[in-house]
Amino acid sequence: MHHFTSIHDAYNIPQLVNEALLMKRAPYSDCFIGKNKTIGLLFFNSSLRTRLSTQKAAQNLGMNVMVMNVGADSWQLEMNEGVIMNGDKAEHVSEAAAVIGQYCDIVGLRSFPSLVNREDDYSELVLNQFMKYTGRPILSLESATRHPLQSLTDLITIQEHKKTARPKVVLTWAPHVKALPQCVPNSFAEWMNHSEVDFTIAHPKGYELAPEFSGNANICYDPKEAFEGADFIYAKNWSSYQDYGKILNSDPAWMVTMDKMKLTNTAKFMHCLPVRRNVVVEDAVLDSDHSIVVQQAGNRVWAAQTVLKEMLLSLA
Ligand SMILES: CCC[C@H](NC(C)=O)C(=O)O
Ligand SMILES: NC(=O)OP(=O)(O)O
Repeated sequence: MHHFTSIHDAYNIPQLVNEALLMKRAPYSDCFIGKNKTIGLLFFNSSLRTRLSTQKAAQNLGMNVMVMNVGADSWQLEMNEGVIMNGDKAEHVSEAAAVIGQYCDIVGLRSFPSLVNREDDYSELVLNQFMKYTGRPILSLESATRHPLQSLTDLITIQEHKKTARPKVVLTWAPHVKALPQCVPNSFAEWMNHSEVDFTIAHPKGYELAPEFSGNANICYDPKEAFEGADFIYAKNWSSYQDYGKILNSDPAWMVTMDKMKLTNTAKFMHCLPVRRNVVVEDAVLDSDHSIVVQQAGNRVWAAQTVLKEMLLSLA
């Protein structure tokens, strides 16, 4: 495995999930594989789970770890080619990324979408510029359209908690006070569509994901109907793809409540975090036995450690 930026870099998903569960039981069994190797974790945006779990995973493998908040700790970077740099950007990505590639064996990158220019975002401009100029394997820490480490984590967690061979999994849109990326739902849908689950995406009209991500998932436009008989409820807000980056709906009927959870098959509640309590989901659900969001976040370490081990093994 060279890069890890999407499901397409995962050669065998069930094997990856099983390796992660084995890694969870023996976290230090590969503690020398990363010796004298350095990973640089670059954050254009905030992070708690990705920042801490990826550092822990790399350290469990014996790697050296460097972390930088790009633009805050470093210079503002120009991503576009052929630009006269007489504005507020002090450095071009071509030099910055090439220099980072001199210091690191693997580069982790978090760069959220602009939610303004859909073409730039969905062409993964920033991710591709770093791939081009670092000359190193890139580990996505959430890009403009996907969050693959989160989705591998989510699949590991479903595998751990499922009670049937083919559980009913529901990705349900929920309201939010800000316009959020489509990355997590895009990626979750992509991984669910490649897994042994009965998958439904529930959202208001106008929030359809790009077809290449929603695939052949069942689509439901009702805020309650999809909860019937569900085994896993995965809540997430996202802004409109069609009316790009816009908030079209803030109806509290889409918030996850205990009344809705009672319609399920004693479903487990999942969310990638951070979550806005009593906006996305009511306290009663998060504070109940339905919720596995903390265990889910704990699995971020094993997902990252499994992927990093594969990337280290692929280094020339
Ligand atoms: C892991 C989630 C990161 C981000 N969340 C926020 C609040 O920006 C998102 O919705 O993509
Ligand atoms: N789920 C997730 O990626 O969390 P952070 O944004 O805190 O890293």
